[in-house]
Formats: sequence, structure tokens, C-alpha cells
Amino acid sequence: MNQNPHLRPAKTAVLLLNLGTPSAPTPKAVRSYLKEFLSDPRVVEIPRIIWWCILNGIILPIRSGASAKKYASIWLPKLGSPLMHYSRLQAKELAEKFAHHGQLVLVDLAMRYGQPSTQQALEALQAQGMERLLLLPLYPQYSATTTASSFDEVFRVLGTWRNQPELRLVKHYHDHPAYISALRDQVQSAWDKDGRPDFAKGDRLVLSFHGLPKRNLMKGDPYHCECLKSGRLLGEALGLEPGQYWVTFQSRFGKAEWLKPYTAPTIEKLGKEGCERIDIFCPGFPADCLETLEEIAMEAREIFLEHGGKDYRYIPCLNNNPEWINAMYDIAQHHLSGWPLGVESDATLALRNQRAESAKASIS
Ligand SMILES: C=CC1=C(C)c2cc3[nH]c(cc4nc(cc5[nH]c(cc1n2)c(C)c5CCC(=O)O)C(CCC(=O)O)=C4C)c(C)c3C=C
Ligand SMILES: [Fe+2]
Ligand SMILES: [Fe+2]
Repeated sequence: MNQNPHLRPAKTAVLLLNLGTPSAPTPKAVRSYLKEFLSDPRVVEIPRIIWWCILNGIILPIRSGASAKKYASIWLPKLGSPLMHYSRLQAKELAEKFAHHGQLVLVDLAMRYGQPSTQQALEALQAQGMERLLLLPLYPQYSATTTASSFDEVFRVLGTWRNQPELRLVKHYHDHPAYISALRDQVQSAWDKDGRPDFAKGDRLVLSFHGLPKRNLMKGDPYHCECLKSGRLLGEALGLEPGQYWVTFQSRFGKAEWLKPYTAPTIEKLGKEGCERIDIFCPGFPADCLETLEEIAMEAREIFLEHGGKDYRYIPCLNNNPEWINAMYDIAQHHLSGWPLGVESDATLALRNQRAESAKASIS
């Protein structure tokens, strides 16, 4: 509890929801993560008994070791899993953004699989007196496999509570102007630094989103349409013509048909057809992770260069781009409207800003 008499305690919380990641890049830790992830009926919709046999008999014994090697190749020295590192940073910087605006809002991070679990995060907020809760998934595009699964887990935990908080959820923000503007800034900053592709010469921008089984789309999952819309709005924001940027889908799992066009074969085709430079960006991943740093920044680069391409540029995910922190703040702010936020008195706010300014002055 805050002891400062100038502050009214915050009882409103924003909980960032993300997928989760192994605790270490080892076969044992990856196996335990994959087991929890791939046992979720929201993720794999195969009858349970059949899937249990396939998962435990084939997938886990083969994939745990192979995936652990890939995780080891992207693990950050001292910081660990990139997904965890950037998700935590996003929660910290969002909390600072609220504080900067004189609003005392609790901000925390919950992972759907692994740690910090949704239950741990909710109990920590409960211990701080949370009365109102906004769920903000780190999935800009809604899918039942990710967003709905994270919401299910929150509902499951709250279902065991006697005194529940008021609850609001952000379903998606795939077309939110602040999200699109942050994406544009991320791509444009890379171009300002390293030069813009020559689109007239045939260079291309590839926008690669995580894939999904095509069956999920046919059953009504809106994810595919939302990815196409994000891609189109980003292309327009960058002033590109439709053929200059391509939307593709990566990380196919298993033998069934997934959303097309697939990223890797598209990159191979571009290389074979004489496209010299590809810039590639993953707008659906707010944080860099295995799927972006290994599959896109490393594996897909090899594919392009092996098939005739010359220049392959991976543009990092939003991570802690200040425009993205602003976007999260804007999106949260909109959904918090009407809820009382803890507010600092004008005197405390002025004092804190004054201290921050003099700290900056003493550094420079
Ligand atoms: C049936 C399998 C899978 C579906 C459906 C799926 C959907 C989906 N996933 C993300 C985001 C991420 N997935 C990540 C890793 C990952 N995904 C799958 C499988 C499915 N994903 C697996 C087996 C793995 C683990 C790694 C591997 O063994 O290949 C990650 C990265 C996690 C990390 O630790 O870095 C993210 C992020 C979305 C957005 C999505 C549906 C839209
Ligand atoms: Fe995935
Ligand atoms: Fe992958």
C-alpha cells in the first residue's frame, strides 16, 4: 500500500496478457512449456485421446530437443527469453506512462503458459486491493487460439474468487490508429537509418504474421481478416502500393493446411524471381520472440540468400519503441474511460516532474 498521504491508492489495474515462454533453453524446460501450450484445446482442436497419444508419443520427444536448440540461439545473455524480457519492459514502461500522466494504475504481466502464470498475476493484484481490472492482450489481432484462451484462463481464476473485480477486456486493436502509427514508425525508423527499399526496382516489404490452421478461419475465427487489415493499413501508412508489400503467414505446425501464403516459400519465390532486396517485419508480434528472431531473422534469411536474393533486412518488432508504449497507453485509456484512476495531487505531480527535470539536468 502506498504510504504517501498525497496519493490516493490505485484500485484499477491493467493486466497485459501474453503467450509465455520456456523458463530455460533446455529440452526439459521446453518440454514442460510445450506440454502445457499444446494441451490447450483452444490451440489444438483434435479429439483429446487421439491428441494425447500424438503429443506424448511423437511431438514432445522430437520437438523438445529441436526447439531447445532454437531457443538457445536467441536467448539473451543475462536477460533470458526475448519474449519475457520485452513483455516485462512493456509492462514497466506502460506503468511509467500512467505515472507520468499522474494516474496511479497497477500494471502487471500474465503469461498464458508458464510463469508468471495468470493465477499468480491476478493474486498479486488482489493483494494490492484491485477493484477494477482491464485485460490488455499483447495480441493485436484476435484469435480464439490466443486471445480467447488467455481470457478463459482469467475467467477460470476469477471463478474461484468470492470478491471479484469489475472486468473489462480489449478484444483486439488490429486497426487502432495508434497501433498502426507505432508500426509505421518502427518500419520508417529502420528505413531512415539504413535506406528505403527501391520498390520501383522490385524490392519488397514482407509483412509476416503468425499462422493458423485454415480450418479455424472456415469455422469463424476472425484472425485472418484482422491480419489482412493491419497489413493494408500499415502499407497505406507507409505510402506503399498494394504489390509493394506482401502479407504472409509463418510458423506452420503439423501437416494440415494453414493460412496462405506461407512466409518461407514466398521468400524463396521472391529470391528465385530476381527480387534483390527484402525487408521483413512481423506486425502481429509486439515483442520479438523465437518465431521472429529465429524463424524470420535467421532461417528465412538463409532461404532468401540461397535462392538468389542479395539483401535481406529484418526489422525488429515493436518491443519498447516509445510509439508503441504510447499506443498501449491510448488503447488502455480508451477502455478505462469512466473508471476512477488513482490520481496524484497537483502538488505531488509538480514536485515529481521538477525532480525528474533536475535529475535529467544533472546527467547532461
Ligand atoms: C497448433 C499450434 C499453434 C497455433 C495454433 C499457434 C498460434 C499462435 N501462436 C502465436 C504466437 C506465438 N507462438 C509462439 C511459439 C509457438 N507456437 C506454436 C504453435 C502454435 N501457435 C509452438 C509449438 C510454439 C513454440 C516454439 C516451437 O516449438 O516452435 C511464440 C513464441 C514463444 C517464445 O517463447 O518465444 C509466439 C509469440 C500466435 C499469435 C498465434 C495465433 C494467432
Ligand atoms: Fe504459436
Ligand atoms: Fe516456429
